[in-house]
Amino acid sequence: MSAQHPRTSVDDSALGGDPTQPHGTTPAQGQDRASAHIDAALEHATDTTHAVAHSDPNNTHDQEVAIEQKFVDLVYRRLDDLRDDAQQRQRAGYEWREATVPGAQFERDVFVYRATKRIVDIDSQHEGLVFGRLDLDGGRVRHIGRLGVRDLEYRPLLIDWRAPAASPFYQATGLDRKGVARRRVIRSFGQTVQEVSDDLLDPEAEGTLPVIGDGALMAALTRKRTGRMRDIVATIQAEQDAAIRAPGRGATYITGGPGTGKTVVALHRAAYLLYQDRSRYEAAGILVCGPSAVFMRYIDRVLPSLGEETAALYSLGELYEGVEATRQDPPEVAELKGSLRIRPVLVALSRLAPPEAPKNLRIVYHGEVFDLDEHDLTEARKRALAKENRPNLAKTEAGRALLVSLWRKIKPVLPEAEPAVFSRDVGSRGEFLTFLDAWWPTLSPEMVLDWAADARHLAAAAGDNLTQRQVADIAATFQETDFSIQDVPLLDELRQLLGVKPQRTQSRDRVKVIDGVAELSTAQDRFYDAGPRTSRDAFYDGYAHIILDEAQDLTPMQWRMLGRRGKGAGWTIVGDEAQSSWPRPGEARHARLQAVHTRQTHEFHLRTNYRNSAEVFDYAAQWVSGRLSKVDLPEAVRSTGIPVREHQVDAHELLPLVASIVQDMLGAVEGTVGIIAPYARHEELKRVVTDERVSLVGPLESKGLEWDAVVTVDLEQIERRHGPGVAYVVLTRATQLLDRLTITQ
Ligand SMILES: Nc1ncnc2c1ncn2[C@@H]1O[C@H](COP(=O)(O)OP(=O)(O)OP(=O)(O)O)[C@@H](O)[C@H]1O
Repeated sequence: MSAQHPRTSVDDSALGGDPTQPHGTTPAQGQDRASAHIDAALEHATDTTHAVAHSDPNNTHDQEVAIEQKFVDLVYRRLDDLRDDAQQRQRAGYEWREATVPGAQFERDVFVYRATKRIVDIDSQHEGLVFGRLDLDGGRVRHIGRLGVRDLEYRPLLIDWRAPAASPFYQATGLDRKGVARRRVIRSFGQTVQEVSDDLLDPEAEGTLPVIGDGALMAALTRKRTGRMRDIVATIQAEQDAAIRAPGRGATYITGGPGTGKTVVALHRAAYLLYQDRSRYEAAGILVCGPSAVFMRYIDRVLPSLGEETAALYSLGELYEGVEATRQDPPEVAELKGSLRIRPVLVALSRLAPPEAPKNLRIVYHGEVFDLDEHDLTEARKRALAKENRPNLAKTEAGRALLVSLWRKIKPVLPEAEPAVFSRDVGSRGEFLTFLDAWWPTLSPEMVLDWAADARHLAAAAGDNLTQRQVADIAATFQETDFSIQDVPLLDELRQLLGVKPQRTQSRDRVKVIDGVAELSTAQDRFYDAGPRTSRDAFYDGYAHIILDEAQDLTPMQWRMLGRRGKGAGWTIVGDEAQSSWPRPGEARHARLQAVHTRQTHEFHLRTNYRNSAEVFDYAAQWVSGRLSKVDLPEAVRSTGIPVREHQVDAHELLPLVASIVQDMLGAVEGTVGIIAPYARHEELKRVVTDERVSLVGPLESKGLEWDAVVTVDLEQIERRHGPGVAYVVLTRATQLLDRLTITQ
């Protein structure tokens, strides 16, 4: 059947034509015509045996669900045909055996790649495919979904949520209806419609259109949390939609207090940009960067659930290939490593002689012995670096500088010696080359930071830039066996300073043999094996767009690291100053402006807190208002009637109390429970984590995350150690229940 209609019908255009289906004008005919859209589509479906029940203003919820179910069934049948079609094309591609020369192989691969992508798109969007419906003035109906789907006649059956025609679904309000009489959210499980929820925007349509349900947004917000962020495609709010659809070029700033949807909006924006200019954003890439590995795991299903697999997701601790840092340095060291003050220290470190470099060069020439001592070698090193300041690119200069130093000693003793002959003779000697290798080895950023674990070596580089105490504190952190999150920008900076060649592996193409036919690249592998987080390596620096979450915490050194990856990129920068853990915003602002090379800016401010109950957020708001000025306090839209509980506890009774609160919480909420405590208490509190719904995190890792119920332990200590911004983060993680434990001794 599908072979008869090979035209593509999973719609990836921005939908230029009129996507609506007219269905009459008079109120009495209105219901028939609402269904006519479905009937018309059914006529074009491969199976037209289902009759469509007519909508009536007096219809019950179940009758309306049945109407939507018919439409949903129709779309899935159409999708099945399209999938069969794509599968046939994929098979045909693989069987194209005459493709033995590279050009034909490439063509075949593109063919297979496209067919495979179509299948992946269809499969990934199967769940809850149709989620919205608009009844427009004049009786036209539009259905909105995760994909665009066209019928056999190439008419739109389902509109992709990112297409301009879907925009009124998100933007229409009672005051500015944009031609929408009723907005309906359709909630499904698998392919089965479970409920509909209506929003009547045109009061005059009340007599003609049934209005069912209690508001999809509230239902979405009260759903249990699972530890993985979900997409919000069915309930995006107007102010969020505006930010999602902002132009991709320039810098888009999205601000707003806790729980206003900044993260989820940023992720939908990535999906929107990919839809809107797929060739540009897929070719050059989109980077999504967040504060921690825990956070990246929390959000990493959102883009695939929206059908987008190609964005690269990295936490700040992973932006150096081969390193996956999760450890935080103590705040005082983190501040030093994050500040631009560390940069001259890194420059000096990159130029110091390696600790194990030989300190003396001895050469016998024409029977005479000539020595270069430590001072001579230091001078030679300086001269070499004056010519080429990246040591790994300066080895030739280094050899030359040594020969010059030797010549200066030889010339007075052997006046008849010829410089050209001397250079040729000595410069090619094995002993000289062996010395050069030991004195001027190829350096890696990792080696340089390892050497800095020796406070004397670090002090030699630090000069007046750091105090003795600061040198000791920093050197101590380099003695750890792994790198910290704060070390990653230092490694990256050293990569530039040393002249380490960037590795530019864009994707992991492998040659695979399928049925005896070698492929140039493997579409199957790209889509099924390579996860979104591995599609581009950590050094890749040609992104077309960078989305940065929790930007208020970025240190100047981290801004420099990101700036290197997005020289020509558009930016989406998401954050809330009040939640900051970085103590010097002025310096970070300057570094941001240097990193984000654009004058074009778009600004969006989100005002509604969708996460916390009003009780939890009011408590947090009151706490922070006494401590920080100019806090951006959003309005929490949901109330539980359950106030925050405060407990005072002796240190030795902490464990049993936390255990009993967690047990209560597990009974009270369906979803997750979080314990947020200072790192020093983790060893003890680990014993409470016996259920997979419970997790224990430090204050910094809690950034961006949420749980249905949260226990905060020793907020006072968190505030002292990390500042009020981080303590405010901790207080705003709970969707329903919050217990605060203060330790009395
Ligand atoms: N329009 C929406 N529909 C349904 N849920 C939403 C909507 N907007 C936000 N949410 C939910 O609200 C919660 C908070 O969203 P998100 O984490 O993106 O906020 P945030 O502004 O980044 O928070 P924070 O700055 O505190 O980390 C999430 O559970 C998110 O799914």
